[in-house]
Amino acid sequence: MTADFWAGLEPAAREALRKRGQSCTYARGRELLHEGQVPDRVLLLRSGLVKVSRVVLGGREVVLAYRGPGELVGEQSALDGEPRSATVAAVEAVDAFVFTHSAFRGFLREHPEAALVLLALMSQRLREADSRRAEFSTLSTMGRVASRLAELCDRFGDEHDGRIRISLPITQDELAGSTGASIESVGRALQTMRSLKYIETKRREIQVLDREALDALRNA
Ligand SMILES: Nc1ncnc2c1ncn2[C@@H]1O[C@@H]2COP(=O)(O)O[C@H]2[C@H]1O
Repeated sequence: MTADFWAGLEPAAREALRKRGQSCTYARGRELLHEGQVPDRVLLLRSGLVKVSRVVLGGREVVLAYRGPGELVGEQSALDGEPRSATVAAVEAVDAFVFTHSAFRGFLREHPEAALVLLALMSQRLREADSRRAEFSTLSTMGRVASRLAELCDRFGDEHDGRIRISLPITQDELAGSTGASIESVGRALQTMRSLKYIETKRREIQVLDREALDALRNA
């Protein structure tokens, strides 16, 4: 699901926000924000895609989300003043508006309707986190992998000749990191899905051949 802050703003609010920011570009692979760092800015993505992740005990990367055009990153620290909750890195070249905390907070004070948009997005994220927590305690690894692939299809899928190509260069490690399962068990789940002809995989590419089968697995 996208959390498009920009789309939720009225034209006047967009203009007011744009005036407070500076344009910035980030090459693919570059970190925009780093977990634990003392925060100083908020970014509104204009184009490109970023990966939001955390490093957990044992050094493993857990992917929390992907964010794209119209979405904010760094807003949590601007709201609560705490260090960065996650690392945000460019999966592809990114164009963004960058705001200081005081500029962003000043904007929210002057545009309460924008603050409501942000609250709605934070509420949506809480719902997603709750769903994932429930999923982690009820679904098998196969169900969780199917659920994540179905989400990726909905957000990044390009449909062609009855198959859906997920246009996101995701590795098996990253997929495992977003399901809370080990790389080995995610590898086994993918192998089973391949042999059932639900999916086809290449290096950093997944194609879904049977989208309905994924839904059946996630609801099993
Ligand atoms: N679960 C999540 N889903 C989407 N974005 C997130 C999630 N957790 C953290 N982020 C983003 O990653 C940013 C890291 O810096 P902040 O904590 O300032 O703000 C955070 C959010 O913008």
